[in-house]
Amino acid sequence: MLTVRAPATSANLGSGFDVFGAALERPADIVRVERAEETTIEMSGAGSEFIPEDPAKNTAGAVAEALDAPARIKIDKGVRPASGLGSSAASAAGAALALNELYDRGLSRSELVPIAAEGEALVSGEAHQDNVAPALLGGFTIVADDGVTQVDSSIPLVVCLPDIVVSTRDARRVVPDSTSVENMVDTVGRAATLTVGMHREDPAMVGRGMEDNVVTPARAKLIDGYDAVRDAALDAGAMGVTVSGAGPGVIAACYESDRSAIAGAMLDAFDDVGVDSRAYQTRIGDGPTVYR
Ligand SMILES: Nc1ncnc2c1ncn2[C@@H]1O[C@H](COP(=O)(O)OP(=O)(O)O)[C@@H](O)[C@H]1O
Ligand SMILES: N[C@@H](CCOP(=O)(O)O)C(=O)O
Repeated sequence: MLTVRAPATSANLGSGFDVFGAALERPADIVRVERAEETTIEMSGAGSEFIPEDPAKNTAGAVAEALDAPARIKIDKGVRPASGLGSSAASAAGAALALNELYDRGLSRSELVPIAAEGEALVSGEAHQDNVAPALLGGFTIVADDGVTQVDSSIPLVVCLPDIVVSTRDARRVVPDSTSVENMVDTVGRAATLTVGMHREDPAMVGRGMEDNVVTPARAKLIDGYDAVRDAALDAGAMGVTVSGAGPGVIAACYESDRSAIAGAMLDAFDDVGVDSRAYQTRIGDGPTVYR
C-alpha cells in the first residue's frame, strides 16, 4: 500500500484566527491507500473509536470523493480527534497526497489544499484551510482569500493536550461576531510581529505575536485550568502561550533548552485542577512524507 505520514498542525497561533497555521514535527497520522472499486476506510490508533469509518462522514472519504479516487484507506491516528491539533486535517491532507500519487493526478501540494479542505467542511461546517495548508505544505502558513503563503520555520514548541474534548464546530460558535477598532489594531500588530518572528526563527517574537484579545479569551473558557496552565508555562520560560486551534490543546513557543521544563509545568498545572493531559515536546516541522 502507498503510505503517507501527515503531520498534526496548530492553527490560529493566537493572533491569526483562521489565517495562521503551523505543521508540527510530531504527532502525525499514517494514511495507507490502495486502489479499489469503491472507498472503504479502516481506523486505528488514538481516539479512532470516535471516528466514523463511513466514507461519507470521514474527512479522508470526503477527499477520495473530491478527487474521484476510490480506494481502500487505512488510517492509524497519531493525532487524537477534537484536540485542536488538526486531527481531521491530518487525515484529509494525508489522503489527498496519497490518492493524488496513487491515481497519478499530478496536482501540486498547493492545489491539493482546497481538496483537503472539503474534509474540514464535512466536520466543522466550514472549509477553513488553516490546518490543511500547513499539513500539506509544512512550516508556517498564512491563508488569505487570494492564496496561501508558506515559510519554513523550526520554532521549538510544547503542546499540552488535556483529556477534554472540544469539537471545532462547538468552539466556532463562541467566536465573537465583532470587535473594537482598538482590538483590531492590537491584533494586526501581534500578527505582523509573529510573521516576522517566524521568518527570523525568533521564539521571543513569535511568542509576543501569540497574544490575542478577541477569540482566545472566549475559547479559553472551554478548557478547564487554561489560565493556570498558561501561567505555569510562562513561568517555566515559554515565550508565548495560546489555545491550539479550537482547543483543548494549549501551545507554547519557546527556546529548545526550556522545552522539557515547560512541558512538566503544563502537565502539573492540568493535574492540579484534576485534568489528565499529555505533552508533546515538538517544533514546527515539514509537510507530509510519501513512502512507497
Ligand atoms: N479521519 C478523521 N480524523 C479525525 N477526525 C475525523 C476524521 N473523520 C471525521 N472526523 C471527525 O472530525 C471531528 C474532529 O475534528 P475536529 O473537531 O476538527 O478536531 P481537530 O481539532 O482534532 O481537528 C470528530 O467528530 C471526528 O469524528
Ligand atoms: N481556525 C480554526 C482551526 C481549528 O483547528 P482544529 O485543530 O481545532 O480543528 C478554528 O479556530 O476554528
